[in-house]
Amino acid sequence: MLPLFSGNDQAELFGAAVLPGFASADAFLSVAEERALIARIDHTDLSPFRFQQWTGKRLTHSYGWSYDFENGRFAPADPIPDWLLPIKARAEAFAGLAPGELVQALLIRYDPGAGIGWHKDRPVFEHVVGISLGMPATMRFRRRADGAFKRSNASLAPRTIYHLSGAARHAWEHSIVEMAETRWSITFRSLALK
Ligand SMILES: O=C(O)CCC(=O)C(=O)O
Ligand SMILES: [Fe+2]
Repeated sequence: MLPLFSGNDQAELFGAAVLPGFASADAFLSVAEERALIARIDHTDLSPFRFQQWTGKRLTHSYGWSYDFENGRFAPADPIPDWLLPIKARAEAFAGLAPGELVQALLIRYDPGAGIGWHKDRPVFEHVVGISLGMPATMRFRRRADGAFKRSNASLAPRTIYHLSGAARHAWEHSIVEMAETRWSITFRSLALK
């Protein structure tokens, strides 16, 4: 696993914008693991993301707690399945969290043309640790400052893991640009209140 960037290192390595609280590493999964996880997600009963009258192209399934960043629903959900537990343990280690801290998992399939709009994750959650599968994606970040938006982008190559905490988690909004081919993600979250 190659550490790609974390905090100020990103600017030094790539000359890109810095986002405090964003850390990522590529090659978190092997190609075989990626393929197996995609098959698991595709065999899960995914539901179209819905908001009022609008049905998105994004398909999701929540474990641990149900999560919906737009309608604010927060409720217990089915337990995180066994096949996700080793990945969750590795995600906790990557993020420097204690075993068991990540209590929520969200599977998403973004079919062609699907993305996710500007948002911050629900405040009931604290740490967000995501794994990107399939099509390379750009996670965009923005934060209002002095009447304008400051912006930053992070490239998510397939098999990359990322961690949102601190400012990247609480002060910046994020979104994912619509992609031409399918992308899958697995995001794990800890609870803000223990
Ligand atoms: O697909 C991703 O990597 C991010 C998804 C996301 O931002 C969310 O579900 O809150
Ligand atoms: Fe999010």
